[in-house]
Amino acid sequence: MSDKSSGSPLPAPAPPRGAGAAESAAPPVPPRSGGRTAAVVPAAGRGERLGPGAPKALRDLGGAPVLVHAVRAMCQADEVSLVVVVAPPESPDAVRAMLASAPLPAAVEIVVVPGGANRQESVRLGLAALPEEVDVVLVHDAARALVPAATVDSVVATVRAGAPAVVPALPVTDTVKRVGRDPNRPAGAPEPVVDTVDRADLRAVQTPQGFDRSVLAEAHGNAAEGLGGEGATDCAGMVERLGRPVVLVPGHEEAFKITRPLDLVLAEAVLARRETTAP
Ligand SMILES: Nc1ccn([C@@H]2O[C@H](COP(=O)(O)OP(=O)(O)OP(=O)(O)O)[C@@H](O)[C@H]2O)c(=O)n1
Ligand SMILES: C[C@](O)(CO)[C@H](O)COP(=O)(O)O
Repeated sequence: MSDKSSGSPLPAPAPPRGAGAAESAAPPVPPRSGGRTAAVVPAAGRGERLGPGAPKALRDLGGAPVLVHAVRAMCQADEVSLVVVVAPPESPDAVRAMLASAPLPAAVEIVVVPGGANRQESVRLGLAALPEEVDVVLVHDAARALVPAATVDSVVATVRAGAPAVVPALPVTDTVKRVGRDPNRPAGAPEPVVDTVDRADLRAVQTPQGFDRSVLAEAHGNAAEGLGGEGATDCAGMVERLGRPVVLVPGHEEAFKITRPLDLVLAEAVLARRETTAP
């Protein structure tokens, strides 16, 4: 596979949020070492926005299910030795059988557990399946099936260097407007613009998001008990609610989320490009 070299160059690293004089005076964070790195892959979504059919993770992408591509991307990362796949609740056995017959590296352990009603619950169920020796956890959407291994490696390296929560991200390229939420606006009526957000301050975040295991467990524990982070759309958002720092590393354009039908077309094109550029 050519994943580690495919795609366009990475943009300049995004600075850690909140970095400044006060933070630079803080004591250096000790690196983590010695434990095992695992990836939790939430794959239990229906894929409603993709349209009718099988659950999104089980749809075909270039001759293999979307999920197989995502698991392969995790397996190709240097440090990942365990992948916990969170399958659609009705089909863990079918997913287990599918992955057992897929051409994936035998050196990486793969465990399948049934998922929950939303992404957050599915991730929590995946975390519950991790063995004790895991100290660094990646959470990676099955729907971001084509993330290059180099992006995964850079997230892991930044967690191992001491960051409690690491997120790959890209600058926002569209101009972004904020709209008002007027409950009396008739359905279909044009939306009034409130203001234009300064996109220089915005980043579009991807996965895998990488975490010190204890920090992620605390964040999910809090959310499960209704103590904060319940509505967060990513795990890093839950860690932010704990008041712990979250830092960004460069994401990759091929780590886009397969969400709508056009995204599948793009994913097929990315695979085709990889085949033509593979050494
Ligand atoms: N109950 C859920 C819902 C989502 N996911 C996973 O979370 C990731 C990101 O979700 P998204 O791309 O929004 O997927 P869906 O929820 O399947 O999409 P849709 O909203 O279109 O149904 C996906 O890998 C999806 O399988 C999950 O594991 N469990
Ligand atoms: C986690 C995520 O991939 C970050 O961009 C994204 O939030 C998950 O998708 P969803 O549509 O918000 O469930």
